[in-house]
Amino acid sequence: MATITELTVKDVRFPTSLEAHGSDAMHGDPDYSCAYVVICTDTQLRGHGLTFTAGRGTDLVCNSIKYMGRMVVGKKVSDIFDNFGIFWEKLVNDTQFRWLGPEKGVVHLATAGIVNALWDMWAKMEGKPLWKLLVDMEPEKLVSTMDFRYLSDALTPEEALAILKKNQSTKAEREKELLSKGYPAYTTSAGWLGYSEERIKKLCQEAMAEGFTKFKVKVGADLKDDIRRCRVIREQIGYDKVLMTDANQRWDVQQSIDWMKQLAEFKPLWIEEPTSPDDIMGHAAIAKALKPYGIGVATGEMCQNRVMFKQFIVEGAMQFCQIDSCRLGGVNEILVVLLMAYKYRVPVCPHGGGVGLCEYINHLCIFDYICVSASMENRVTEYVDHLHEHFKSPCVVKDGCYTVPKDPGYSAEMKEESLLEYEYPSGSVWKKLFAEGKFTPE
Ligand SMILES: C[C@H](O)[C@@H](O)CC(=O)C(=O)O
Ligand SMILES: [Mg+2]
Repeated sequence: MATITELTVKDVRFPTSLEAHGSDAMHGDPDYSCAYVVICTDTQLRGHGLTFTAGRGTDLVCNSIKYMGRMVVGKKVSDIFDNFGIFWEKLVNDTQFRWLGPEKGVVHLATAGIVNALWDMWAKMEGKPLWKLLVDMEPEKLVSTMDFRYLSDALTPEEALAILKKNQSTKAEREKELLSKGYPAYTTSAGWLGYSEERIKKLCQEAMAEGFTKFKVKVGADLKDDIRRCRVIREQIGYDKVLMTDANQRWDVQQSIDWMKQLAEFKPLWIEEPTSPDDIMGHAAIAKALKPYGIGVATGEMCQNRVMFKQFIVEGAMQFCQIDSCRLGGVNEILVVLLMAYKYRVPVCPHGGGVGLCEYINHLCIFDYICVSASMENRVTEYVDHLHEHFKSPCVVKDGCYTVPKDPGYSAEMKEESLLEYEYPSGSVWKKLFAEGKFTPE
């Protein structure tokens, strides 16, 4: 059986800020980036994974990954996958390194990069796409990959097992359904904050022609401008389509409520991240105040770990649970959040705004539908139309739905030429941008 011989990490950045792709009220100039992890073994088997960042600071995550890599190198692959839950707990609990978190911030982003690469390796080892590896796994084995520490007041392993078992006998039907229809997606690509009116109109038209019926718009910087941009989008898409709004943590609690009352005429389904991602009480208050307007609260892309999700979910502070495949510590932690969300009847609508996130969440929403929720009610997965060309097995959206990935693995393996071009700061694209004076090396 294979032994892990090496873990490498690269700082890979894309200059998306040049065109305001990904811009919002708090992140005006994101350069979609990632710490890209490759785990090698003494056989042909490899695992590829990433964790998303917005540009500056990716080097800090890379360093954290290098440090944590020591806990992986030298291990037998079977020892990890036979006891993945125990291994995960050890990875996040190094007696000294955990002081830098625990289970939050840079170190948890690093955990995600490593853990995502390990799941990719496991799926490749079994010759299956990640979603299928999960779907075919015995419920007991799946539960054994999860860490229930700090959760037993909300979800026990026995309850998790019961949810998974309940869906076993019907999962083949849902798998068949997804293979033919795909999983519903919404697009954020028309609504970035830095886009001109003309661009928004054009992108809305293009997205509708591609079959999208659900759209998200960034808000939060300037109320008058938000009213103008919401109006522009509604004029394009009409009121028979769904609109979501996203403030990326810009407001205080009362400000969120007042602002959203002004945008209520545009009938948004949700306001996403109205305030600090750590403010559970604040989100609950906003949710309560906006309920009469038919506006729910969505959050999760910066929800640090399963313990924070527990509180948001149980306290009614999120009506839409936006798991993030790289903010949580990889698939192990995501699985337990999917189960908690199901138990408390909070629909999961994964976050996709970033490089590689759409590739990842496609697998996760498929698993959620087949094995956990068994329902698509109020569920929709984010899609952003950027940077998919850099992946060997990119996600594909058709008629407004994610199609089901077929290639073995977790879909985040990048093309060699992309790495040569975009590794920061040595890649050929970056050298050119520095020479042209468009960016200054850090
Ligand atoms: C900086 C990112 O683009 C962020 O705006 C993404 C996001 O909030 C979303 O996709 O939702
Ligand atoms: Mg968001």
